[in-house]
Parts: sequence; structure tokens; C-alpha cells
Amino acid sequence: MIDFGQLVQMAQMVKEKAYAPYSGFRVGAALLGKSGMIYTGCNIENAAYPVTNCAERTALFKAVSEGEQEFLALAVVSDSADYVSPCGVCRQALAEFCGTDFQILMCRSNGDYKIMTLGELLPESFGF
Ligand SMILES: O=c1ccn([C@H]2C[C@H](O)[C@@H](CO)O2)c(=O)[nH]1
Ligand SMILES: [Zn+2]
Repeated sequence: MIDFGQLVQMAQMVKEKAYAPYSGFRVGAALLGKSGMIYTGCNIENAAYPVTNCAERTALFKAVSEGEQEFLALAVVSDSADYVSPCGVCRQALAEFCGTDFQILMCRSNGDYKIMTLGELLPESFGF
């Protein structure tokens, strides 16, 4: 059984580390590996805007660089009262390592969330 509450809480905590002086939009993500390890990430912006890294990819790249390549679930949270969902670039980055059943918890700032699978968020993803 996945502890979704813990995943959301860790995403909320790492959101505090976000570097977002340009958009002011802070995001935190927590990625659960099949090993049971949880990898966190925040968004990191840059004066050259496209250089910005989203919270989801920060968490994913940290995980892969630590040796984990298989994942179960990801929680994403911002300061918004609305649910936050991963951008298209992050969906494709996740699709490299995660199957269609991978669970994505899109959270409100208060911790409420809705879950969709990667297959639902990125149908017919590119791969070769
Ligand atoms: O799911 C999302 C959506 C946006 N951002 C970041 C990128 C940028 O720093 C800021 C505004 O787009 O939010 C994320 O980290 N994850
Ligand atoms: Zn993204």
C-alpha cells in the first residue's frame, strides 16, 4: 500500500525550497521509487527562462542519478488552491521511465489531491 499522505507531505515540504523569483509560482514534487525510496524536487528558475527545471524533472533526475529507474507514484503541489498537473515536457520525461499505470497525484495547496495515471495524462506518448 502506497502512503499517499506521506508523498503529498514531502512534496509540500520541498516546495519551500523552490527557486522561483521570476514566476513566483513555487512547485514541489515527491517521487516514489519501487525500492521504497522517495525523491523530492522543486522548480529551479533561471534568468534565461527556458533553462528553468520543473519540480517533477528535478525529482526524476535526482532519482535516476541515484540509481533508481522504476517508479510507482508522484505527488505535485504548488501554492495554488487549484490542482497542479505536470507540464508536457515533464510528462514525456516521466514516460521514459514510468509505465502507463504510474500514478500522478495532482494536489491543491491544502493537500487535497486527485489521481490520474501517466497513460491518461500522456496517451500515445512518443518512444522508439
Ligand atoms: O507542473 C509544473 C508546472 C510548472 N512548474 C514550474 C515551472 C516554472 O518555474 C513555474 C511557472 O511555470 O512553475 C513546475 O515546476 N511544475
Ligand atoms: Zn514540467
